Amino acid sequence: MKKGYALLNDPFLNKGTAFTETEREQYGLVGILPPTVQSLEEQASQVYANVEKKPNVTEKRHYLMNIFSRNRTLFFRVFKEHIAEFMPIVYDPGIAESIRGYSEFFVTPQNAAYLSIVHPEQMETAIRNAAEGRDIDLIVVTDAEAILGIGDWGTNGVSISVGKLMVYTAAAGLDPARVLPVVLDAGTNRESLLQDPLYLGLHEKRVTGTAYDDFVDRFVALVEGMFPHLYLHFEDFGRSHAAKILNRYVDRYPVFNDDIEGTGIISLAGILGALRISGEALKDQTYLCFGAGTAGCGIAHRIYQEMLDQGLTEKEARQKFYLVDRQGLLFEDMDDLTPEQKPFARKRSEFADASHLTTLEAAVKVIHPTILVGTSTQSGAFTETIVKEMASHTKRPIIFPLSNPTELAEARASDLIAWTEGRALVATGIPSKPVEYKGVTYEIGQANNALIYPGLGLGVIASGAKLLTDRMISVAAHSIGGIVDPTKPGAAVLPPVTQLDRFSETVAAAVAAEAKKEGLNRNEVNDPDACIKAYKWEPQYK
Ligand SMILES: NC(=O)c1ccc[n+]([C@@H]2O[C@H](COP(=O)([O-])OP(=O)(O)OC[C@H]3O[C@@H](n4cnc5c(N)ncnc54)[C@H](O)[C@@H]3O)[C@@H](O)[C@H]2O)c1
Ligand SMILES: O=C(O)C[C@H](O)C(=O)O
Ligand SMILES: [Mn+2]
Repeated sequence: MKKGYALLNDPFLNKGTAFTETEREQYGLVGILPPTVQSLEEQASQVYANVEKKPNVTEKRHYLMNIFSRNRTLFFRVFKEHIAEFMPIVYDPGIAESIRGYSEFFVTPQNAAYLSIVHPEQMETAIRNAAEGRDIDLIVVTDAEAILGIGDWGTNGVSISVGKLMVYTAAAGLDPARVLPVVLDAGTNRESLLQDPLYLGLHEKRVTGTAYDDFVDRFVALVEGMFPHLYLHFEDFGRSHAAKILNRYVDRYPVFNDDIEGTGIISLAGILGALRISGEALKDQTYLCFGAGTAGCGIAHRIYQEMLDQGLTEKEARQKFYLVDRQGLLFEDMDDLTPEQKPFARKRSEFADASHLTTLEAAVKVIHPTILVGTSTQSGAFTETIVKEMASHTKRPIIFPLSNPTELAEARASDLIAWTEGRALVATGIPSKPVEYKGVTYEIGQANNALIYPGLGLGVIASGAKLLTDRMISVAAHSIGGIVDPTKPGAAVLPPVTQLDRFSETVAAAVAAEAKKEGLNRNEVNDPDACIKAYKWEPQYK
């Protein structure tokens, strides 16, 4: 048992001023804390009041991360209570700025593991040091090549691993002492970091090819060996690695790629919610993906699977999809398509003049999409002209500008509602305020994978699922339907973040039940709800 300053400096055990007089005597704390003993409730309301006084997101985040680094229980007590208010501060979009300034403002490593491609022999030691004897159920790992839409940030990207894990705990009650944030430092191609003497990562260009694959392989084999029930979450890998890595391990271990699968699930859930409002069927939709990278293709794949589940043949389903990327509409004769784009690429012969379909605007004019999803990192790409053109061919256009952070979104919710006179069914990647338009209040759902990965992870971990299967992913997407009342004018297509805590349990129970159905559970799942509730960690002092 730790004592004295070692105890105060352990964020998983520290209670600060809440150590009782008996505990202070027992653990060598007499005289090294101010004399008044506070309750967790008193500490939490003090923290909240202080956050409210801070003038901007940067200072709020800085203050909260300080609490996080000192005392996890207190941090999560406050975060959980104010989840909708704090998400944009500690997570996206607030996290983007702190990733850019990570090296410059570095104070503490926040219990993360930093793994370097030039020292593979240190990998095991690094993980052991970071875990400090704790059993780990969940790792979020990034190589930071494609952080949100802001690109390659090398070691600075460790904050996304820390941030995603914070949401797991606040939303789904994953025990913060049983998680480990990891960054794989394989170099960076961002010239400004390479030139920056303050940059704390490897000052080398990214390593690729076999050396990179071996580095990832070594990492996965190592952590799977060290933590036998581990659920491994991959975050913000680059377009050329994300799907490849997922495919390499998906049939062997319970692994998850958030940008592909998490975004796929939440977008499907949003589209199902939108169709519940419009009363239309998925099989009648025409889907246009703008920005066919990791997330864009992940979403298209999920919607495609749903169409198959609803009875369309592969050929029928494929006919519903169009992908637009940098080249314009993607055609099968292009030699630079990714493996994920290929199944959805079209034939030029389908169009009278395919050669001019090189922009989103030209594609929308010819294709008449009913669903438009943006994962392009192109700020403002859904222009008034494009949106009005789309809306002139469909009653309830479904439009999801999903790029993060705020400044990269393809459109603002308020513009989409106004340009379509309230007809658009909108969800955004970042939180959006409700939109007032002609006497109706339009609630805007947040199609961010943070609304789904915590519940999904809780379901996998609590059931001890050996794998994360396509069916488990599908039930997760379906489980959050029915929370929103589609008959209410201006209803959102997704449930609000204020209820994240509650619907994460719903998602988790559905996933655990499916794991059992497939015979993949290693823990008992007799009653899925009870199994989930029993697993959850609550922010209380022990
Ligand atoms: N809301 C969410 O939950 C969520 C989840 C994942 C990703 N995202 C966002 O989606 C965006 C993309 O992320 P990603 O991981 O898929 O990145 P990515 O690099 O894999 O994909 C981006 C794609 O956009 C394409 N693109 C770039 N410029 C373009 C242009 N001018 N016209 C058309 N296409 C263009 C790229 O070629 C690439 O294929 C980011 O902003 C990210 O924040 C949101
Ligand atoms: O992190 C987010 O906000 C969502 C997503 O994973 C992203 O990469 O943008
Ligand atoms: Mn991401």
